[in-house]
Amino acid sequence: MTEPRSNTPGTAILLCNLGTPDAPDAPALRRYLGEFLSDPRVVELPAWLWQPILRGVILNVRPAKSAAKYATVWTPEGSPLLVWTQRQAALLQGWLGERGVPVLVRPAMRYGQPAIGAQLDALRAEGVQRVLLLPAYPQYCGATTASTFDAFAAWGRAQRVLPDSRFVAGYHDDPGYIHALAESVRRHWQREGRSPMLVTSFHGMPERTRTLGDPYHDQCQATARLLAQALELPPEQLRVTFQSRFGKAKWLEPATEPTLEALARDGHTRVDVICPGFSADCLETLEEIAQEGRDAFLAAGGQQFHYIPCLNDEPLHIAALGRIAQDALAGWPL
Ligand SMILES: C=CC1=C(C)c2cc3[nH]c(cc4nc(cc5[nH]c(cc1n2)c(C)c5CCC(=O)O)C(CCC(=O)O)=C4C)c(C)c3C=C
Ligand SMILES: [Fe+2]
Ligand SMILES: [Fe+2]
Repeated sequence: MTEPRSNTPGTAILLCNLGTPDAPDAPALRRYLGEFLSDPRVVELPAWLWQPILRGVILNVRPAKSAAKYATVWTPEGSPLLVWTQRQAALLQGWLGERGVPVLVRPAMRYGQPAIGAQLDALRAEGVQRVLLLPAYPQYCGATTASTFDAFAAWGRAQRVLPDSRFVAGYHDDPGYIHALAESVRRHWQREGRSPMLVTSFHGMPERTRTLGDPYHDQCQATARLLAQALELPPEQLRVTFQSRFGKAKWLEPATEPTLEALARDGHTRVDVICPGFSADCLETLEEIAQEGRDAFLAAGGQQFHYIPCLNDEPLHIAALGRIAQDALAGWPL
């Protein structure tokens, strides 16, 4: 790679998340879902079988429906997932800079903009020689974590000279991450009183991927267990559930919404819900949990539904990511 420009750090962190449409409308959703759902890490079906279903059915029906959902969470600055990721990147760069670690931190999205490849091109043009890829997925999953690596490798295929590179494959049991989650629950309880039921809702995955060896399910369970320990929660006050089912295959269970309804029917008047697998609030948390989940719980007879926001720009979250990055950068000239 080219020599770093004077005053420009030679090391960069790419803080990656899933990606989001450019606008809450059907054409933008069609582009985004077309890219996302064509990733063989996400839908593990042969292209000859899946592409006709995707192009012929899903991309005709889903974009308008999803766009209407996105419209309910869109902010004046844009999609929450992108806005939070941009903010996290800026704060992480500041946190590391204050500790004498001069690195550039840039946000990047696996699907849509700012694309991983485009951000790597920009960093290379700035003279960056070393890149740490930090996917903001605490639990390793082939569909998310490995797919982020695929995007890096695809960019790399077009480069003659690759940067020194490292990759964080997850941090589901990182003490700083667990502490940040536990503190966010404690702060919520200080404001609202302690809840007799905490539901930890993680994004779902096809059950088959677990059988095939993906550690995602077990890492979600481990995160929830560590969080419960940190909060001194007895097992009967915690549920681990999986949300956002997609397609006809069997997904990880128990599913979030039916669990919320069952809790209400069983006489639980209050639930608090947290989504520890999402590092930033997004459609899946703000619409599916905080709106649809709430409606389902109240319609089934529940009385109080509390959504505990993602860690977003919480200082303890930035500190946890900062320490994870520092560990991963160890030994590189800074
Ligand atoms: C946090 C981890 C995630 C895993 C694991 C994951 C797997 C996964 N997702 C789909 C299908 C969809 N997911 C959608 C949105 C979405 N998913 C994640 C995270 C994980 N997905 C996030 C952060 C988001 C929100 C993005 C945003 O813009 O806010 C969507 C799009 C929305 C919709 O149309 O419903 C789909 C579709 C599959 C199939 C899958 C694993 C196989
Ligand atoms: Fe998803
Ligand atoms: Fe969803």
